[in-house]
Amino acid sequence: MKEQIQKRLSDSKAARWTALIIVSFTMMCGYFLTDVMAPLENLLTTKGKVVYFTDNTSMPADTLVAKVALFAESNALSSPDLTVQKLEEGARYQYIETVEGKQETVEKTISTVSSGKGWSSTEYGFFSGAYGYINVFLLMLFFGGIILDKMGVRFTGVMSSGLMFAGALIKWYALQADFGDAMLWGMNLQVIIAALGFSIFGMGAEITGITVSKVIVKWFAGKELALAMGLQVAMARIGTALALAVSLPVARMMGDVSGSVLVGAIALCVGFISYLVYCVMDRKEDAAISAARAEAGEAPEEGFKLSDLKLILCNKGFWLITLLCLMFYAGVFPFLKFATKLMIYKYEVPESFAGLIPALLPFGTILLTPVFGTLYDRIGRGATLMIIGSVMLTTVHVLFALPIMNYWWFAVIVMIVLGIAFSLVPSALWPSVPKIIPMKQLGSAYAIVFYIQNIGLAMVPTLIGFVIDRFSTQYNAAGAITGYDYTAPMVIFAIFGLCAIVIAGILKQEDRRKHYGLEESNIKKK
Ligand SMILES: N[C@@H](Cc1c[nH]cn1)C(=O)NCC(=O)O
Repeated sequence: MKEQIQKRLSDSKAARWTALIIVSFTMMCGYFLTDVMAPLENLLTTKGKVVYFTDNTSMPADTLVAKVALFAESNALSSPDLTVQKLEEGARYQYIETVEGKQETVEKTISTVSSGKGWSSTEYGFFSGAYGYINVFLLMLFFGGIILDKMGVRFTGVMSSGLMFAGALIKWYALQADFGDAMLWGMNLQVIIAALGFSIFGMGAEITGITVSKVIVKWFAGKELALAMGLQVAMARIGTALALAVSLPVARMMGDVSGSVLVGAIALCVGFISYLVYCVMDRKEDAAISAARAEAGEAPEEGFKLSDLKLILCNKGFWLITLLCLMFYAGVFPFLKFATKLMIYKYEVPESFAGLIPALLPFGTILLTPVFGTLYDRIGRGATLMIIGSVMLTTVHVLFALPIMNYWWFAVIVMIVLGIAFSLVPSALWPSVPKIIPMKQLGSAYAIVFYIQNIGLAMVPTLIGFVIDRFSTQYNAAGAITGYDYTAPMVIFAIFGLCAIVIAGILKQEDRRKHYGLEESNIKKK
């Protein structure tokens, strides 16, 4: 065989790993913004200002004012430090609190004060699901896949990372502006505009996601494909983990939830620039591919045709992977949007720390996803890994649903198990798609998988927000919210897990019949 003189850039280890890091960074910034609002659910759904104390407890300012007034009245206090309602850093307040059945006078010092937005849980759910609305209802993800296969990764990536940035700016504008009591479609105008921004961002994020998957297959096919995909997912998870861990501290520091979104928008601007840098590498890689083809006398690769869609849509293995993706991710990403408040009300974790427990989930996956990716590269067993991950997901949601073990350390253990499941399934699922669908249809194939997945990402938060408002919220006689019972929403999440187990089982059977190679290793022996 004639030796190829013109080497591809992707043949250089350094070059292909550099390309991976650059595109993964853009994606990481996208993941940061995707989940930046999750730890702020309690703040968003509280009316008026929220006061955070130096002992890491917090309460709505109105409640504090009422408690302090009552205390001052019953003790005939006049000390301004303790009674004047100046809500600012360093102010000290005394009031009566019931501690273990006994009434005690407590003294608290304010650490920070942030503005709540007074959204209902339904509004918060609607807003969280907005990520998928344009993708699903305007079929934009579907068209995004076709644009990707027709126009290539450079055009599509620049367009989509630009859309992420634009969407983030709209979301930030909506959150920092005051719309008063203006309403639209029965919801606060602020919620609608923030949701519009989040939808545009979501369209950009998903198209960037399929573009980055195609970039990785382009540079790593026949090499360390699952490891590369695992590392990309790991970097993305750093974005999610950072969002869950730092969002509330940033919002507290800046006095408003919009501060965290602004930080995300700035990161996305840097992510956009980094994708432009990747485009330079991609151009060189394409030039080397064309030169190598010309040298070997091969015709240029045939472009994508619309008729190729039929081949994808008629493939049973493809549909099983797609449905598994829908069910598994419906049990994870939407859950993350509500997990912080679950920690506050079911496990009684102070709000200041509550975001840290869900943040354990992506943190664990940062290490584990590449580990399981390497495992899949070397020993295979992709379908089995997906079954195990789905069983773990279901077990976790059942444990969260049960009214037992309401201790913070138990929530931590369960969250770590969820982290393992959240590493197992993605590290096997995404590299399995190229085993079923050829490269030239891959952009469209990933787009269809993401499209169906987005139906879950759009509808499930909306459904859960409604269920929380309707079935989980507990009120006192005066109509004020006293707590939440998370049984119903967690049972819904567990049902998604059950469906994932069944689908993963059928996929394994289908693989045995059709020999997709899901149980085989990815690295080709030379
Ligand atoms: N299509 C994305 C969805 C998503 C959610 N948040 C950010 N992106 C996806 O599934 N990516 C793969 C993954 O495992 O994160």
